[in-house]
Amino acid sequence: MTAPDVAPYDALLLVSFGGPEKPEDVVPFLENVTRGRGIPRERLEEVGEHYFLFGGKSPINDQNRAFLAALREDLAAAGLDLPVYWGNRNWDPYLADTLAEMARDGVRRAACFFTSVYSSYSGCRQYRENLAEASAAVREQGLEPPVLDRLRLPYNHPGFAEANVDATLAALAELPTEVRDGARLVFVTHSIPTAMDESAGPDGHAYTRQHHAIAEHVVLRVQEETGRRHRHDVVFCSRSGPPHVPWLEPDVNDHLRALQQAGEGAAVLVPIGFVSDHMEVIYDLDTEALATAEEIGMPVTRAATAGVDPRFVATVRDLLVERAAAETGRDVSRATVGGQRAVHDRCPAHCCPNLRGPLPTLCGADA
Ligand SMILES: CC1=C(CCC(=O)O)c2cc3nc(cc4[nH]c(cc5[nH]c(cc1n2)c(C)c5CCC(=O)O)c(CCC(=O)O)c4C)C(CCC(=O)O)=C3C
Ligand SMILES: [Fe+2]
Repeated sequence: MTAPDVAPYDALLLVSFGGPEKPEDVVPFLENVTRGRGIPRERLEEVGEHYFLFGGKSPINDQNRAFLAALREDLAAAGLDLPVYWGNRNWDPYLADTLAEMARDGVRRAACFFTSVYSSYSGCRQYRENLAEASAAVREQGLEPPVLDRLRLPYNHPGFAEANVDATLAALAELPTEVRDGARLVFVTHSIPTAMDESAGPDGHAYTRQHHAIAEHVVLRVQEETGRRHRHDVVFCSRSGPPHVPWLEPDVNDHLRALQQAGEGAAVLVPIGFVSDHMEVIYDLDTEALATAEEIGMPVTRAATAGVDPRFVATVRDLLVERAAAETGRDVSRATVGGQRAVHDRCPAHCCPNLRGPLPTLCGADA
């Protein structure tokens, strides 16, 4: 077997959000996340409680460790001997520390995989700003940070899609047989301010458009497997911010109540907006939304997130090979599903703008 050619890259960097590891971490973590973002104190206290309910530890770091281990195995099995690093926006290991380590190891150019798969300021440009800030900090230490490229966002890559299709089929199978065939597929993602969606991607509304496209694709794939065309919706969880600022709706709990009142018999929650079972999934869905379902007497199951599904892990390798080919003028094949084009490699200027005012970024035309 010949290993795929990934020149000009000499490393991969997993870029993620970070989360607290123990109760003492919760408040400083929340301060990191919300610095300068105008989140009301009550909302912060409430979110702090979600973390304390789970022992002050977010699941996200362990999930990233598991993903890293799976990714290293996947690369090794493909004959690729490429170091994989990990850095976060909001918690240890911080991006600046990781980039300094990469610089000391002699890494010159790295491909970055964000654990956020849709276009929006929070999910894309904000990470690009974090990379710029971390690179500047490395330079201040007298080190030369690697050149960084962001791998395209994989919401419509078949590896991510198929993991979600199988998870949806499994969650349907957990419903009582009498209600299974008529069950509603309720796709859930993180709410964002409507202004953030309006300005997402090069043409606006990329966040909602991408979610609708992948949800419809999953519905069609489920139909291919079961012969049933389930009705579906895209709804939101984890609304934050001050009450007068509009965020995307409906909220998943309100939506379940509305479905019940409309006479729907059952639903599957598909957390399509999340790549692993982080706090939004285990609190907002498994704790809160499933309690709502119980209260209204509706059978509801929750589909698994992509997590370490081998097809999602292999997606990273595929995107790395794809981007390496694009950067060196070789033939590029971009696997996509759902009828939308692959997200651009390099973000155009003003893509997913920072509505608070521009900050330095990497990985785009305005870098
Ligand atoms: C689009 C999006 C994603 C998906 C893309 C991605 O993955 O990046 C995401 C992920 C995550 N968000 C997370 C946690 C939090 N997000 C917050 C606040 C906010 N999120 C926003 C958006 C998003 N967030 C926004 C517009 C805000 C308002 C403040 C601001 O404009 O920045 C707050 C503050 C409290 C609150 O207000 O809820 C917390 C604690 C965690 C960690 C979970 C864990 O620990 O398992 C993860 C993976
Ligand atoms: Fe968030």
